Amino acid sequence: MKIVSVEQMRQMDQTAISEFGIPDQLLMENAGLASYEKIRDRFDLQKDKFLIVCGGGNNGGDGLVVARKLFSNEAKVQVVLLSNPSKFKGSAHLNYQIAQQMKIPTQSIENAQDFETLLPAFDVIVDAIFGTGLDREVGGKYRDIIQAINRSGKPVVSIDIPSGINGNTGQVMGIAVKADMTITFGLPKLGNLLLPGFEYNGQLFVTHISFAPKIFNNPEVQTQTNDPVELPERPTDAHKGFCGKVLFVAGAANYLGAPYFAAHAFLKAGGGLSYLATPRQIASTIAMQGPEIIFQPLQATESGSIAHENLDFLLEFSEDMEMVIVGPGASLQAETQQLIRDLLEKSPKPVLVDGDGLTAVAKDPACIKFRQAPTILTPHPGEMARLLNISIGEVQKNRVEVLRRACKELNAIIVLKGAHSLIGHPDGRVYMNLSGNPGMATAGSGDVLTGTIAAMYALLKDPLLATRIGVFLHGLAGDLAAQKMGMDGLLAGDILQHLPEALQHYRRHWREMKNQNYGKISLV
Ligand SMILES: NC(=O)C1=CN([C@@H]2O[C@H](COP(=O)(O)OP(=O)(O)OC[C@H]3O[C@@H](n4cnc5c(N)ncnc54)[C@H](OP(=O)(O)O)[C@@H]3O)[C@@H](O)[C@H]2O)[C@@H](O)CC1
Ligand SMILES: Nc1ncnc2c1ncn2[C@@H]1O[C@H](COP(=O)(O)OP(=O)(O)O)[C@@H](O)[C@H]1O
Ligand SMILES: [K+]
Repeated sequence: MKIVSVEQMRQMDQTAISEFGIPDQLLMENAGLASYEKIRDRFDLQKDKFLIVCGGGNNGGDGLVVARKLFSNEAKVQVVLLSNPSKFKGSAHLNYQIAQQMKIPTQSIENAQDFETLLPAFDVIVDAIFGTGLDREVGGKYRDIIQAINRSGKPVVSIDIPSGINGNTGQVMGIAVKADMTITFGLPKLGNLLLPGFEYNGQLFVTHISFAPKIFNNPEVQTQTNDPVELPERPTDAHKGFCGKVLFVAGAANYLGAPYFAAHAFLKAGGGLSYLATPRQIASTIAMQGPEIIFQPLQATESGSIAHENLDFLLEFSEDMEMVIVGPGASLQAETQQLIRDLLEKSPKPVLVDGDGLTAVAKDPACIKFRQAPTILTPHPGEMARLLNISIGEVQKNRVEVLRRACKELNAIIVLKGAHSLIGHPDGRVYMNLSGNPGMATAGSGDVLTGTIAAMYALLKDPLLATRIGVFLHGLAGDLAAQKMGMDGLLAGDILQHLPEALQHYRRHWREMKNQNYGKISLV
């Protein structure tokens, strides 16, 4: 499913109006009707009392439609207006006039105390304060009222987006309504799906408000959910060479976990031959954990990291490989960092760079910018900040645009990791992954991801698709593991062990997971 910015949503609205002649009023009516239907399905219209909290824009207008539908079905409703009704324009104004003529109980609220006095008499709150028009921090009485809503403990239905969440970034603009259910219109906004905004929705529903598919499938919208696709079968006569040969250049004296997790995850995700080039001194120790891995012992520096003199050997050895994965646990030793840069610059093979490899790239990004073969980078927000020389706060505040910029500047497919990981391509496409859980924030989890992406590359031979499906499967393995053992104390090894089950589950259920947006967005 496509995911839109606030500006793109407005553009779509305009297209619906100008190209298809759907009047503005009809869009608002559709929005209100879909919201009403979800409310009717969830609550008891005979018993529950509904408080509709309206701001002065079109989000408030949608709230007035919901109020009218409830009122006309003889539910007990009260509208509260947080801004002067003279502010309503267009369809919102029309719906205000109708509400007045129908004598729907309506009250203007001047301060938060009056609001708090009203609250106890109601069972359900409908939040139509701000939608996509929120353009500044929430303060004054709005802040106090949102706080009162959140403290009330009553079920809250948010219209379009929880009030206080920025529609483009998912950031909380000072304070935001914590909803139990959100009905969003047209398509999900970035702010509905990016964290922390996503958490504020409660259950998220989308209604296309009668947009033509041409509008909501618009190819110019380049951000979308990371939907699973069908994987090719393993042929009956498959041999291990067929399932891919990749080389991991990873590990140092003190970093034995990262190379193991990465190289082993490749095998657990269905890869054929996993070669691990690692300092001689640690190879046998890692081999005890993962005897299926094939070792290429390397010369080491004094501190036990990979020495620069291995460069020619690595280039030669990788000639026969489908992909070279560089960096997990390779250390920040200066000589090793230079080896990584030289290897990346000179290797004509597809490469995946993670961990300490990303630090090497950050120091001199020219080593990847002009590569002809595909480059995949898998930074967490800290590593992304280092790659672009900005702060982590700047990365997290605007993950989608930061990722787009990085992909273009670095000429790479990039996974910006973290909850709802993003996968970006230099052509501007961005995919948002919906699998995974916070239990996966654990050491080594990212190394398991690199091996999984490499395995998908061996299977799919398409770097973007492999990265997307690798990220999805890694999250799915984490979810399957968490279903069994909970999220606390989930280890990278548990994610690794669940990769085969994740693949089996994926092959059986990819279509449902796609159609149901991994259970995170329901279409109404
Ligand atoms: N397909 C669609 O897109 C459709 C969209 N529709 C609906 O339209 C909504 C967008 O409507 P919108 O543009 O009128 O803006 P909206 O969210 O009501 O907010 C503007 C109001 O908030 C105020 N305000 C803002 N920030 C503030 C702050 N911090 N503190 C205080 N006040 C603040 C601002 O005040 P002002 O800046 O004028 O002082 C103004 O009064 C969208 O979310 C969806 O629900 C549907 O009807 C059908 C089709
Ligand atoms: N809250 C979360 N929800 C979903 N996935 C997460 C969350 N936190 C971390 N992850 C995933 O776990 C992995 C952690 O990788 P990384 O930060 O590189 O850890 P490490 O370096 O310890 O291996 C990434 O794939 C990331 O997307
Ligand atoms: K809202």
